[in-house]
Amino acid sequence: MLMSVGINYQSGFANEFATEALPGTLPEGQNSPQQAPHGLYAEQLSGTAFTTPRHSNRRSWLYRIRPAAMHQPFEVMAPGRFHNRFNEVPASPNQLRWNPLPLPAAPTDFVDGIVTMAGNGGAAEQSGIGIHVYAANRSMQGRYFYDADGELLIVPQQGRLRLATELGVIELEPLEVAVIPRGVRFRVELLDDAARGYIAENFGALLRLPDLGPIGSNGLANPRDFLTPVAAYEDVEGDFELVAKFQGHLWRAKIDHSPLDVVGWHGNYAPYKYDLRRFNTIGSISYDHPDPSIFLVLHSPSDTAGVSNMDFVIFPPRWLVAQHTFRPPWFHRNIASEFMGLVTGAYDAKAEGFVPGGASLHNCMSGHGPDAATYEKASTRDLSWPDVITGTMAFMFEARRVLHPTRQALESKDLQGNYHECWQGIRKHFTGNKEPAGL
Ligand SMILES: O=C(O)Cc1cc(O)ccc1O
Ligand SMILES: [Fe+2]
Repeated sequence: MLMSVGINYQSGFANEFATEALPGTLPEGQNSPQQAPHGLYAEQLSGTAFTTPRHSNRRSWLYRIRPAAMHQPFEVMAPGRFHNRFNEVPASPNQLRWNPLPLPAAPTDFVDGIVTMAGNGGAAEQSGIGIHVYAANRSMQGRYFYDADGELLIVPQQGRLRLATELGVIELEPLEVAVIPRGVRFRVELLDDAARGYIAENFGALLRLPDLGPIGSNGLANPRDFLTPVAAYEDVEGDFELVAKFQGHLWRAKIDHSPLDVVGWHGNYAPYKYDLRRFNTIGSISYDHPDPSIFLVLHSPSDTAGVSNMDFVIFPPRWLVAQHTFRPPWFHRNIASEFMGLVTGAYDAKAEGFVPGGASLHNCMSGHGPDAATYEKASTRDLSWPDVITGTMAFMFEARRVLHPTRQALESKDLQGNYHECWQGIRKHFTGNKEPAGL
C-alpha cells in the first residue's frame, strides 16, 4: 500500500503542481540543494526536450528515498502479446471488428494482460500510436512497470483500477480515463475481480487539450476537471521486479526496494485522470451531423498544423435535435484511420455487433458508417422529437497514419468474420433514370 491518507487530487491540466507527503520535503527556492530535505535524493524527470518552448515544456522534480538508477541490469524478456510490431502482416483495408478480449483463466496481471491490436510508427520515430486492449484478474505483485516508448492513455471498460504511481495514486473506474506519462513507474492493483479496457500508447508529442477556436474559452474537456494525484510513497524493501518497455520490447530488472518512493514532487509532468462524464458535448442545433472533431478530448499534435498524430475522441450521451437531416454518423471515407471502442451502452451508428469491450478498425479510405438497420431507422424517423442518447460511451483513437493490425489481432478468434455483412442489407432506393447519365 502506498502511504496516503485517502486519495487526493490536484485540479488542472499540466499545471505547475507542488505536493509533499511529508511536510518540508520540497526544497525552498531551488531544485537541487547540496542535500535534499529529509535525506531524500533530488531527481529530475523530463518529458519534453530541455529547450522545448515554455508553453509545451514538461518536467517534474522528484524527491525520493533512492534514485531511480538503483536496480540490477535489465534483461530482455521473451516476446509476448504486448509489442510494437506493426509490420508483421499487410495492413488491411477491410472493415474489422472484434468481440471483447476474454477475461483470463490463469492469474494475469495488468502488464501480462496487455494484447497489442494495431498501431503505427514507434518509439524510435517518436511518432505514431500503439493500440492495445487488456484483460487482467489480479494485481501486480512485487512488480512495477514503466513505458519509455510512449505515454499510456488507459480507458477502463470493466473493473476499477488503482494506479499506484511514483507521483501518487489514481483510482480509476470505467467512464474515467488516465494518462501515465513516459517513464513514470507504477503498479496496477485491481479493485474488482477482473479488469478489462483499452490503451493508447502515444509515441508522439504529449497529449494536450485542443484549441477551441470559435467555441470560445469553455467547453469540450475543461482543464479543471483533470486530476493529478498528490504525492504518496511506500518505503519497503524486498525481491521485486521492474519491467520496462523500451523500443518495443519488455525488459526486466531485479530491484530490492519499491521504486514508488517519491515523498514529494513539483512540476507539470505527472499522471492525471479525467472523468468522461464531465465532457461538455457540443453538437448541431440546426441541421446536419458535424465532423467528430467536436468530440475531441485530447490530442497529440504532429509536425503538421491541424493534423494530429493521434486524437482521443468520445461519443458521450447527448441529444440529437437537428432537423431535416440524417442524425447518426453519415457514410464516409476518411484520410484518418479510426480504431473505436465501447465502454458501455450502444453506439448510435451500429444497431448490433459493436458491444461493450469490443473494438472496430476502419482504416484510411475504407468505407463505413451506419449499418443497414441504423440507416433504415434514422432515414425515416420522425424528427419532431429529439433523439435522447443515454447510457453510452464510445470512443475513438484516431490516427493520421494507417493503423496496422497485428498478426495476433487478425488471427484472433474474437475477430468477427461477418462484420462486412452489416452493410450488405443496405437497399437500393434510387428512383432516377436507369440509363447511364453522363458517364
Ligand atoms: O466511424 C465512426 O463511427 C466515427 C465517426 C463518427 C462521426 O460522427 C463522424 C465520422 C466518424 O468517422
Ligand atoms: Fe468513421
